[in-house]
Amino acid sequence: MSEPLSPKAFPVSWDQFHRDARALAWRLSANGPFDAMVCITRGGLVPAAIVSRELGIRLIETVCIASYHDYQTQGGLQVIKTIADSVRALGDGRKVLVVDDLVDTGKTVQVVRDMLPAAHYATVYAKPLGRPLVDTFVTEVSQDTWIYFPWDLGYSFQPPIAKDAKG
Ligand SMILES: O=P(O)(O)OC[C@H]1O[C@H](OP(=O)(O)OP(=O)(O)O)[C@H](O)[C@@H]1O
Ligand code: HPA
Ligand SMILES: [Mg+2]
Repeated sequence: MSEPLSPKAFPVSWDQFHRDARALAWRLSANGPFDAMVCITRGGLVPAAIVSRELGIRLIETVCIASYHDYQTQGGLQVIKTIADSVRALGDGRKVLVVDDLVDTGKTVQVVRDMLPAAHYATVYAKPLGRPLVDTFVTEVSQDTWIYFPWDLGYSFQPPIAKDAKG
């Protein structure tokens, strides 16, 4: 992996992600019930599995969006698959829960908000720029932090924080 561009790293383990996604479900339990969930792939797939299990949501749709084509660099936002008519038929999105792993600049969530303006938007993590675009989240990190998700990580040697310390 190349040198990180963001000065701060926020690595998340599977255990921590499961706990944080459950915490999101607890918060959302006060806002439901929801008739359907829309998951923003790919990052939203994992929290969608956990939240839908906790809240008993069985109708799950995807909206497939890619915007970070290069590591830590946002490119043109591509909507690869839009929301199915069966979910759009539920109206403007009232009683629909939209889930993603995180909101950063907010551009991804904004595209989905334009499709379903009245839905409830939830992410596990949020950065300050994108935070106003989501209704519920669990943990906020600073804008210059990069979140490393467990599905993107492997075990490797970590150099000590102090530059002159020996590993
Ligand atoms: O708030 P934004 O600045 O728009 O960024 C947030 C989006 O970026 C990531 O998706 P990415 O485009 O990397 O695709 P992926 O979910 O397939 O990893 C992440 O999963 C969010 O969907
Ligand atoms: O901090 C981040 N981590 C992982 N994916 C992302 N996509 C936008 N921001 C991030
Ligand atoms: Mg994504």
